[in-house]
Amino acid sequence: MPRTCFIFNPTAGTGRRADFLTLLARQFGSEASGDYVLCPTEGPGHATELARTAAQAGCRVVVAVGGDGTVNEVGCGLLHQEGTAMGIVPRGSGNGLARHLKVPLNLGAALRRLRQPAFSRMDVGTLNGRPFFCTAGLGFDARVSQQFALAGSRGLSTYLRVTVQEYQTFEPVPVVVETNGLTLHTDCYVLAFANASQYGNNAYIAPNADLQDGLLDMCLMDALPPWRAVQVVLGMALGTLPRTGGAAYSHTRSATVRAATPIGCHADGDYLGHATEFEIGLLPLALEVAV
Ligand SMILES: Nc1ncnc2c1ncn2[C@@H]1O[C@H](COP(=O)(O)OP(=O)(O)OP(=O)(O)O)[C@@H](O)[C@H]1O
Repeated sequence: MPRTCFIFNPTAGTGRRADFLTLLARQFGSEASGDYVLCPTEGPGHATELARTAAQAGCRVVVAVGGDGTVNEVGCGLLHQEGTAMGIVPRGSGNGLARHLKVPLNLGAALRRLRQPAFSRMDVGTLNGRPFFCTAGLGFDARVSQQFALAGSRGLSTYLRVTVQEYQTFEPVPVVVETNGLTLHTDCYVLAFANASQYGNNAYIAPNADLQDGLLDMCLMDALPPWRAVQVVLGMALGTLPRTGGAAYSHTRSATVRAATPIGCHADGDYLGHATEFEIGLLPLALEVAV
C-alpha cells in the first residue's frame, strides 16, 4: 500500500474536478509511481469505507479531498486505526476544519505541504454516537444544513440565501440541558458544540475553541431577533461573538439535551435528522492529523 491515499469527493465544493487532478500529478507525480493511491468517492458514506480500508492496509496518511462532509467521513473511517493520520486538501464550500488547522486553501500549496506534513492529535466530538470533528449543533444551524443539502447548488451564495430564507420562519424550541452538574431550562434557537472554532468560511461560532483541550465550547442562543441576528453575524465574521453578548458560552466534556418537540441536528454541516434526546460527548485526542 502506498504511504498516502487521496480520497477525492468529486461533488464537493464548486471547483472543477480537473484542477485537483492536474495539481496532484504536478506535486506527487503519476499514480503509477506507487507513491500514492487516488480513490474517488461514489456516494455518501463511501469515504468512510475507503479510509478504513486504506488504514487497515497500512497507509500512513489518508487525505480527505473535499469539504467538512468528506473530512467527517474520512475521520470516521480513521478513528481507532492507530498509525494512520488524516490530511486535508480543502476543496469544499466552507472548509471549517481545514481553516482552523491553517491548511492552505490554495490546492497546490495544500498538496505541497502534504509531502512533508507535521503530525499532531485532535479531540473528536460525538453527537448521539456520531463523531464530529469541527462543529455539531441543534436548532437553526441544523435547519440551514438540511435546506442547504436540498438547494441543488453549493457555495457561499447558496448558503447565505438559505440562511436568510430559513430565518423568516424558524421558531426556537424549549429544551432542558444537563451539563457540568447543572440543569438549564431554556429555549434553543442555536445550541452549538464546537470542537474547532468555525462553521467554515471564517464564520467563527466559537473563536476560542481548541482542538486539543479535551473540551467542547458550548454556545447557546435562546432567541435571535433581527437586531441580535445582526450582532451575531458581525460577531461571527469578526471572531468577536463571545464578547458581543449575543450568545452564552461554557465548556463541556458531555451534555444531555431534551427538547419539548423534535428539533434538527447536524454534525459537521451534514443534517442528521430530528430528535428530542441528544447525548453529546468527547473523545480526547482520538484522531491523528497530518497538516
Ligand atoms: N460521489 C459522490 N456523489 C454524491 N455525493 C457524494 C459523493 N461523494 C461524497 N458525497 C457527499 O457529498 C457531501 C458534500 O461533501 P463536502 O461536505 O465534502 O463538500 P461541501 O459541502 O461542498 O463542503 P463543506 O462541507 O466544507 O461546506 C458529503 O456529505 C458526502 O457524503
